[in-house]
Amino acid sequence: MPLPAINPTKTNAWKALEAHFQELKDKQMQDVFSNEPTRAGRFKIEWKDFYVDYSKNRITDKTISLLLNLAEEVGLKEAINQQFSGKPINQTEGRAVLHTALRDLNNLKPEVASTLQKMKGFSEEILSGKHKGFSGKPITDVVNIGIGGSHLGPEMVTDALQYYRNHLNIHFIANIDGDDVKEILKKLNPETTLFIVVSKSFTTQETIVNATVVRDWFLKTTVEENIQSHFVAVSANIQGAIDFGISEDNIFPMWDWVGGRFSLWSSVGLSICCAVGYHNFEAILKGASEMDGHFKNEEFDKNIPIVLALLSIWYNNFFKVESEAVVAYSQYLNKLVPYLQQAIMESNGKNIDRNGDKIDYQTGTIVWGNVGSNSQHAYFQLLHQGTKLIPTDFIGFSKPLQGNFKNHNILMANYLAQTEALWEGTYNKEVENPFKFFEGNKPTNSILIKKLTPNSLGKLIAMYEHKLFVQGIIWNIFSYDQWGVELGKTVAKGTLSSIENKNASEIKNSSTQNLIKKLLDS
Ligand SMILES: O=P(O)(O)OC[C@H]1O[C@H](O)[C@H](O)[C@@H](O)[C@@H]1O
Repeated sequence: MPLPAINPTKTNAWKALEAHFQELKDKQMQDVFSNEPTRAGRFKIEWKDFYVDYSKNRITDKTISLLLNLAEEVGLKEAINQQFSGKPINQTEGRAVLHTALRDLNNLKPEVASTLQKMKGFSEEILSGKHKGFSGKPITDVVNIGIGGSHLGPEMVTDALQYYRNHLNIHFIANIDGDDVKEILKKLNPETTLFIVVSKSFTTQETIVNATVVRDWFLKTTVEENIQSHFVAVSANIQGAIDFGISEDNIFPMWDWVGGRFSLWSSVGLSICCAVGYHNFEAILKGASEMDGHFKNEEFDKNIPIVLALLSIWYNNFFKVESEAVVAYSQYLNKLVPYLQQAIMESNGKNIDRNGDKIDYQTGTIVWGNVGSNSQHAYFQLLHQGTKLIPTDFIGFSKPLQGNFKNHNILMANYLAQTEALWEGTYNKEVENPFKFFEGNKPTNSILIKKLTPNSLGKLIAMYEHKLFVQGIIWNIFSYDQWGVELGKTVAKGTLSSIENKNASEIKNSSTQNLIKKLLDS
């Protein structure tokens, strides 16, 4: 059975939301906290080590109940069931979407279980020093060569879990920018470096070229046979990896039912296993799996990813906001936003609905942000006094990892103060001049987590995965394909040929042609 394909704007709930929006759109809502003593208690979800306060939003009980009606009317429950049961809901590619099966630890598919065992065994040998480089020395550095989903997840997680890291140095080669490749190679000793070539398709130009450059660099010091102790691959295209010269034993499989941007839970997480040890990798999986259970089984109104998705729909489609910010008050999470940008924008940046028709409402939020408190000293001016409405997720942790409460108290004081300042503004206060006026009424969600652990990180990532899925279902789009990245790749074949042949006239477009001339001239 295909996914339900209902135009959300034709539902009764949507029409009711439009009317309801007229009541709220110009309303200053600061008074709600004094008028509704139970508000903060009503608009919050407490689940395990997560506390999500969404009371500082431009909503009433009616808003939430209409949004919940919308979720019902578009068939969200059915869609969730279809996803978890492995139906081919990635219809445009004819694939199931089962990244959740990679972390269903009590019920693993045999191929997933055996791959996890292989990752465990391999990472333990690297960490213990049993696996030696060609000159007999243990591995000191691990380099993940991959891009997009084969890069962003592992890099974000290894950074986020810096506190749990071991002695290995982890590096990432993603960009085709040769200067970057060179800078990374400068830091490495071929005798003690392990390269993990990560590509689901094993055809991605950047990854294959970079892996070839790295292999050539490696072979300047040693002979071909030694590739086997220094190069492993992660791919769904086993033959492609073998053709590259990696032996079958050194290939960690993944499957077509794992989308690239949802693949850190698969053998794409091998660099994570090396960085923090397999036991911590399993803890990430377990945390994500707990979030899966919450998402699948909890009532919609107490379901964190669903409520966050509905709030986002409210702002996107009724207030017509264009972007959302995510600000984590933890330096460890400094790579979270780039990771979320791929997950969310590659999934939901679509303008054709599930019936194949052009869409005439907004989809696909633009996600941006950085860590707090740094962000306060950069772009928060625009959040407070700019002309745009930017709903923001504030992520914070109750406990610091290194025991520095003096700093942590200040960090969290800022985390709390900002959502309050954004909401309250200078409402009902005397302001001496117009430049010091703050309109307030700015929506935020506060996601307060006990502590940054592998488990809570797994939950947090899975929370955003499910949120984007819910939004895709409501928007009636296919979230799990990414045809939009293909055109640029095709056009680049032409521009590369023109550059290599030093012949700008191969290109039709005169702007591009002139640019190529200029490039070739200099
Ligand atoms: O893992 P790979 O097959 O090399 O793909 C790497 C990336 O490239 C593609 O262009 C897609 O846009 C991404 O979703 C994917 O993660």
